[in-house]
Amino acid sequence: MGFLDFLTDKIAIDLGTSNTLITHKGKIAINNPSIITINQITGKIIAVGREAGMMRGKINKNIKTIYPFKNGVISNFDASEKMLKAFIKKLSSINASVFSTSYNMIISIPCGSTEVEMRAVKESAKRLNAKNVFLIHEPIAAAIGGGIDVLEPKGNMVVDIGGGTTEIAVISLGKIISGQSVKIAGNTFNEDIIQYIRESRNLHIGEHMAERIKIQIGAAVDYLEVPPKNMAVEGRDLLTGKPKQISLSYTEVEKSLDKSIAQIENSILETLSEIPPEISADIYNTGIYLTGGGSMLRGLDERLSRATDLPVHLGDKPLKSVVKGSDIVLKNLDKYSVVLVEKMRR
Ligand SMILES: Nc1ncnc2c1ncn2[C@@H]1O[C@H](COP(=O)(O)OP(=O)(O)OP(=O)(O)O)[C@@H](O)[C@H]1O
Repeated sequence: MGFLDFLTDKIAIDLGTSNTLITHKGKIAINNPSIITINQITGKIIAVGREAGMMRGKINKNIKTIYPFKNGVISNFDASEKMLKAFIKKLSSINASVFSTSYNMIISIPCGSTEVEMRAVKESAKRLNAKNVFLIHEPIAAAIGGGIDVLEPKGNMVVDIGGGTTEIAVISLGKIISGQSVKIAGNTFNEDIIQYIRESRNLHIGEHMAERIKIQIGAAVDYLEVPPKNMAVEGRDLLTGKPKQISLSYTEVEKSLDKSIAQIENSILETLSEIPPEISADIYNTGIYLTGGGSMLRGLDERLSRATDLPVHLGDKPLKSVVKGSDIVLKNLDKYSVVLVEKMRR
């Protein structure tokens, strides 16, 4: 980096399956759901982010709601680019300097990203006029954002439960030495809830309702000291076709999520079984750092701690740790160059 680097604008982007966060000048300037609605006939963008999210499940057949990312990676290239462009435009309307100067960009990606997927992310960024584009693996960014010193010669384990993927990584000396990207995360939990309610309560509920249930009364354990009250859940009665309301308890939600959480547990145990003994010794002492929006499920830390016999530390702002860490790396590139996946110059 040149000595005039401090003059260059810096943008960190967390392109998540559920949420897109963008920092500018060290602050989170964009924090929106990763959704875009498009008119299918004209191809015109109708809404992006929060506004598009509010239209979920309530639109007509000419308007399509698109989630550009699936399991952490771009599944609809065109929509993802349109969405990102709209967010950057929003950012430049807040701060005009973004487009008037060249800027450096860092984007976090899941560990399991293939070359093709990484290229797709870079191509999109390239068209947004960035001078340098850097990529970073999400769990490393999350660890840095959570205040963990990833550069020291000591093993640290991070479990980042997002919307589309759960990233499990053991990090030492700035690199992931072992890990997995599992396609079971917050969205799977919503699907589990929908399926359970359909099968055991004969009620068809929408995605939005499932998300509300998870946040309001979701649990990973069947006993909570401070249990949430039963929730009134509305949907369509599968037998009569009429709108109907039921009362749902947190223990039912726990039951519906059990299988998916067990799969996350197994992946963590598998990763732990593959690491060198010296690193195991470190993790015995440091425990697991749990982050990502999915980590906010009640009792999940307790359940994972029980399964692994390790202390589990819940991150402070789990939805923001990845973008916060990416921002720190972009501001201190000399110090953190080892953690970057790849560097691209235009
Ligand atoms: N209080 C809560 N309890 C349980 N889950 C929650 C809570 N708040 C948010 N979530 C879930 O967190 C997920 C989003 O987390 P996050 O923003 O970290 O993921 P993402 O970065 O968009 O996804 P990915 O990393 O998979 O690309 C969603 O599935 C959302 O439902």
